[in-house]
Order: sequence, then C-alpha cells, then structure tokens
Amino acid sequence: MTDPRFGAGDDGPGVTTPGPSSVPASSSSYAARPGLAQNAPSSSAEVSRDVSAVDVSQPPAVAREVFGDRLALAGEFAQLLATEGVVRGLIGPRETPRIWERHLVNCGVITHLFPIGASVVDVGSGAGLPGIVLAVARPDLGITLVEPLARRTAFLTEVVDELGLDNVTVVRGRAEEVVGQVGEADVVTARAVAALDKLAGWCLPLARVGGRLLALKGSSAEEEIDEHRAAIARIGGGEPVIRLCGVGLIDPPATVVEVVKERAVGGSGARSGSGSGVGSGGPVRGAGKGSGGRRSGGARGSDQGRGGGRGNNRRG
Ligand SMILES: C[S@@+](CC[C@H](N)C(=O)[O-])C[C@H]1O[C@@H](n2cnc3c(N)ncnc32)[C@H](O)[C@@H]1O
Repeated sequence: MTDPRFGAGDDGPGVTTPGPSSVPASSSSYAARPGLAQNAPSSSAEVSRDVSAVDVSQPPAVAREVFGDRLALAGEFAQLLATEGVVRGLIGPRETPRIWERHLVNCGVITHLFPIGASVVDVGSGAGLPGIVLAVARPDLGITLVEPLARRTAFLTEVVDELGLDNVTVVRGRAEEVVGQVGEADVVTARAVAALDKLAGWCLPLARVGGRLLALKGSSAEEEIDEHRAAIARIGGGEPVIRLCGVGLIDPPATVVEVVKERAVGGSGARSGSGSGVGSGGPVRGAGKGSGGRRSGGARGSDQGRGGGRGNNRRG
C-alpha cells in the first residue's frame, strides 16, 4: 500500500496530518523559474492562496547538515515543489510547510547508503522523491527516475532542466515495463509506492545481482518485513534489513528497508511491454551524459542501457 503520508494529486488526497513548521511566512528568496510558471495550468484560488502563503526559502538547520554546499540547489527544488508542485497537484498544499523536514531532509539523510558513482533507479518518483533529492545531494550518482504518469514526468523533466541536473534521466513507464530498458542498477529506490512484496517484485528485476532495493518505509517497516519475507526470498531477494538514517538529526529517523538481490529470478514481477496504456519505458529526457551521469572517485556502477535509445518522444 502507498503510504498516506506522502503524495497527492492524481493518486489521491494529499497529506492531512499536521506537522511542525519551521517556515516563516515571508517572501521567498528562491524565485520560481519563469519557464515552469509559463507551463503551469491555471490554479484554483485555494491552491494559489496556499502556494503564496508558504515560504520555503529558510531551510531548517538540519538541511544545512544534510545538503552542505548543495543546499542552495536543494532550496530551488523546495521552491519548485512548493509552487509548481502544488499548483499541478503533485504535492498536497498542506505539505508545503514541511517540505524541508518531511520530504527533502527525510530523503537526504539516506545518501550515505549509496556507493560512489552508483547507478540508481528511483521507482515511482512522483514529484521527485527521493530521486531528485539524491541527484541534488550526490552529483556522482547516475539516476533514472521511473514514473508512469505524464503529468509527473513533465514536472520531473522541467525540474531536471531548471536545476541543471546532468546526472538524471526521466523515464515514463511502470517499473515492471522498463526492465531491460533502464539497465541493471546498483541501487533501486522507492518511497511510498507499494507494499514490500509488490515493490520487491517490481524493483529487484531492475537491479543487478548483488545490487539492492532501498525502500523508504515508515513505522510499518518491521511489520512489512515479517509479512513479506518469504515472498521476497522467492523472487531472489535476501533477508531484508532495516537501516535507520538520520539518527540524531531527525526524529523519527528515516526507516529504509534494504533488500539485496541475491539471484535473478525469471519473471519475478517483470512484464516487459505489458502495454498498460501509460507508456512502456522510453526516456522523456536523457541525462546530459547519457550514461549514468557524473562519476567520481573511480568507482563506476552499472550504467548499461541508460538513456534507452528510444528517443525523446514520450507522450506529455
Ligand atoms: C504516493 S506516490 C509517491 C511519490 C514519491 N515517491 C514520494 O515519495 O512522494 C506513488 C508514485 O508511484 C507511482 N507508481 C505507481 N505504480 C507504479 C509502478 N508500477 N511503477 C512505477 N511507478 C509507479 C505513481 O504514479 C506515483 O507517482
């Protein structure tokens, strides 16, 4: 099941749980980029009022620790989420006061789980969580965002362009449709997309043997592991392990379920080219480098197939 704390728009209602806000109500120093504003559909008065009322330009102190010298870029993403993301219904208006803590920082604290230069596939990126955050915080990673909904891939593509992220490729399609097209990643991430068994079935086929699924889960993590351990083993996954990230920085820490792909299992949830009508895995925007983005430190992850070769012609 998707986590009701996350997401909004065309998948359902936004977040309703009240949360802390460290955001003062003053004008923003991260101005929305004109290109995105021009592309935006007209918004309801209510959404406009919400968007204009929230200022995300003052990141909490913890964001400085998490993003370091990438903080300004993270701030640009926060601003895009709080404006265009809300106007386009990709993030709930009530999320804007907690965009930093609940979304950017919550995703940013997992970055130490990724080897230098790793290839990453983020399944069900939505408005870019955690994929865009990882790309901002770790420019050495080569990141492919897999998302079936056109409205979301359009936003993601614009964000990638606006932020100048040359380590990101946006692919429109369902995870189970893009196997063999996005390459076998070192790490597959997913946040608030599906229950662990279904997620493993979608994500492990996208990882190389020895690669890992990192599923950002909430308090349900242990319960989900108990429930789905056997199913995960059947599809080639190892024993799931919980990684708590951001201990001492955020409360509660981010809970990540890590599953190593121990072996390839034929047909483990992969239905390449199943023709669901939402697209079948072509890139909507190729990363500038076309092969996994910036690499540093000499350690290269698998980057085969990145860019897909289908051309830049996905439906918008
Ligand atoms: C609740 S949203 C979460 C978005 C984002 N990960 C976040 O944490 O805000 C779930 C997302 O998963 C996407 N999704 C659903 N099924 C999928 C599938 N089979 N493959 C890839 N993405 C999928 C949806 O389109 C949606 O954008």
